Amino acid sequence: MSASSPPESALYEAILSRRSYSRVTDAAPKRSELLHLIAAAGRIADHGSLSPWRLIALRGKARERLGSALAKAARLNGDDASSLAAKPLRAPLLLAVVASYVPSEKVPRWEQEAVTSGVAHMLSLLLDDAGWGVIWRTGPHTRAKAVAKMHGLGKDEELLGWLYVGGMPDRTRSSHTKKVTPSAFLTTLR
Ligand SMILES: Cc1cc2nc3c(=O)[nH]c(=O)nc-3n(C[C@H](O)[C@H](O)[C@H](O)COP(=O)(O)O)c2cc1C
Repeated sequence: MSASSPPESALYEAILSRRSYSRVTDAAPKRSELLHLIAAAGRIADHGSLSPWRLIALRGKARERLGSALAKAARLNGDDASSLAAKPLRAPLLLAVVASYVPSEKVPRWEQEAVTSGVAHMLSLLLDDAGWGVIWRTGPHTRAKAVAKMHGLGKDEELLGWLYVGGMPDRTRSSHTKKVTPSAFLTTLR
């Protein structure tokens, strides 16, 4: 590849074909596979090398406890509460994405949040490339007290949502991927 020819690397193709999967199957990556992928995702550019992030895996009953915390945060009862509480059960594995801010005069919190977000995007891509279905989900209660408490977050920690991870459903991945018109996103200051 030269500067003038179109890039065709495996990385370029993996990024171009990635997509979110709102429905996934019950299969999920094991801890050992997650650690392997996190070792790569954690290589994100990180101002000051603060590593201001961590991930929390929620499987099985932990997803139910998250559902209860969401319903509590929303102050819902009855069927509405049950329906919200069931949302974390849509995937066998949730990875809570946590910005774990490090005191720094040089690197403000927004930069540390950008690093955490970068890790989540990188990990999503790596999981997709490894054949797992992933979607990053948030919602109005992502930063509610009950939800932070359920995850055991510290006072300098904030959730950026969850990567819902499961088996990739059996269908052509190309059917969904959105096209990007690059020229619409690049201007030049003169
Ligand atoms: C920070 C963030 C939060 C998101 N929250 C949600 C969400 O709450 N619900 C949802 O369905 N998708 C959520 N998404 C996924 C986007 O909807 C999805 O990436 C978008 O529709 C584009 O689809 P694609 O990833 O397949 O290209 C989120 C993505 C990001 C990056």
